[in-house]
Amino acid sequence: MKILVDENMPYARELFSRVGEVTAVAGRPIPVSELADAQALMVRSVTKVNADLLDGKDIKFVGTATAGTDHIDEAYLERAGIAFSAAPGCNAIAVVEYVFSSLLMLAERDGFRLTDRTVGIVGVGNVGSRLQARLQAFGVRTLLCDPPRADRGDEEDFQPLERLVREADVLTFHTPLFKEGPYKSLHLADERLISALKPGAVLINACRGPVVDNAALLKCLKNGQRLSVVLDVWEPEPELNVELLNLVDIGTPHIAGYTLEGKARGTTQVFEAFSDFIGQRQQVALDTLLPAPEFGRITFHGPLDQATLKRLVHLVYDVRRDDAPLRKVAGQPGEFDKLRKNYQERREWSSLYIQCDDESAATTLQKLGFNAVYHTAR
Ligand SMILES: NC(=O)C1=CN([C@@H]2O[C@H](COP(=O)(O)OP(=O)(O)OC[C@H]3O[C@@H](n4cnc5c(N)ncnc54)[C@H](O)[C@@H]3O)[C@@H](O)[C@H]2O)C=CC1
Ligand SMILES: O=C(O)C(=O)[C@H](O)COP(=O)(O)O
Repeated sequence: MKILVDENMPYARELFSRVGEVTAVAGRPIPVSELADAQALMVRSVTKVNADLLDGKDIKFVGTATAGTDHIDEAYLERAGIAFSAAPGCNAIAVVEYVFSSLLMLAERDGFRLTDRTVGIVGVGNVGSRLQARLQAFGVRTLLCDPPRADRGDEEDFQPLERLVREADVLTFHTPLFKEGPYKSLHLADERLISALKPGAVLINACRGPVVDNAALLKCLKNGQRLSVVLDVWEPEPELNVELLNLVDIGTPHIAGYTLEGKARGTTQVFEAFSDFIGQRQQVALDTLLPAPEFGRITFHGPLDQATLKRLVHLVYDVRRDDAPLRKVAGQPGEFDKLRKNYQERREWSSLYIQCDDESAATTLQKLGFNAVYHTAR
């Protein structure tokens, strides 16, 4: 069986070759000639999977190593009898750590305490709920908005978006991209919403570019609105608006989810689903795949505060390492995708073992996702 895999899926060759013959291909655009004799296709978010791509082909299974599925025409796959699996939640921790890295950087630069701020989270799924838990662990107030979950009767204190816009100092978007329907999220942040944000607010988009109307955002920023902006995703990609990039505080090439753990989870989740589909069920333990982190063990003395948390977080991942390279190459054809393809290894906070001599610091760091222990040198 021939299995086509996107060349940007770490561990894909290793895993899928256990059950078939693997060919790794570029995802944007996918070489259509390779599809002719393939039975399975594993993609990333850059490949549009629809009737144009698959009609008349022999593909029986499509997997995407991503949380978002807006690049997949799922209705078509169902009509065509093609099995499908995504990787929900695979990179949620990575996105949360991206948001924390950004907030801690802005807080230090602008001299505010996160615990004096309210963070509004729009979309409280795999990313949003983990973000809320970690913010809460650090004592930051959150407001949550998730109409689909509210309508399902989920027990959380969900608020209307208008209340978040009125009260939040930080508004961060973590919804899927829905172009239509009752929960349409296309341009959810439109000119009206953006211009109603509190003066000096922080706007973060790490879900899909078109959830924030980029033209409206540019207009508001050019009009001098006092707003800090963090954009990992753009409208459109990969041809982002360089004028907008020049006005945002942090701009990155759609890499919020790009920890090694997040990408590896994406691959293993679709591999497990595929092996199930072909009746050869296999499970993969992530830690058998991942290498040891570059640095893995430190000691931490005394209590935890925002400044020390920022230093710890940025020891593992500082978002500025992804902002500067994008500014250098933005506007040059192909460079956005090159930054994503040649992404420097990034690990999750859990890869750092921290020995603390303060019990409360250890407890908070554990809740934040670090591998922290309390240890007294008696
Ligand atoms: N920048 C990056 O690298 C990454 C981006 N993403 C994007 O972030 C999105 C969210 O990721 P997850 O939390 O893993 O997805 P998820 O599906 O677990 O959660 C999405 C949540 O948004 C809610 N929602 C849907 N429509 C909404 C609306 N109109 N208003 C408010 N809430 C709404 C849903 O009810 C759900 O609880 C993904 O769909 C994907 O597009 C995900 C991972 C990495
Ligand atoms: O999982 C998602 O959804 C994402 O946005 C991914 O992080 C996108 O990464 P690629 O699939 O484009 O490599």
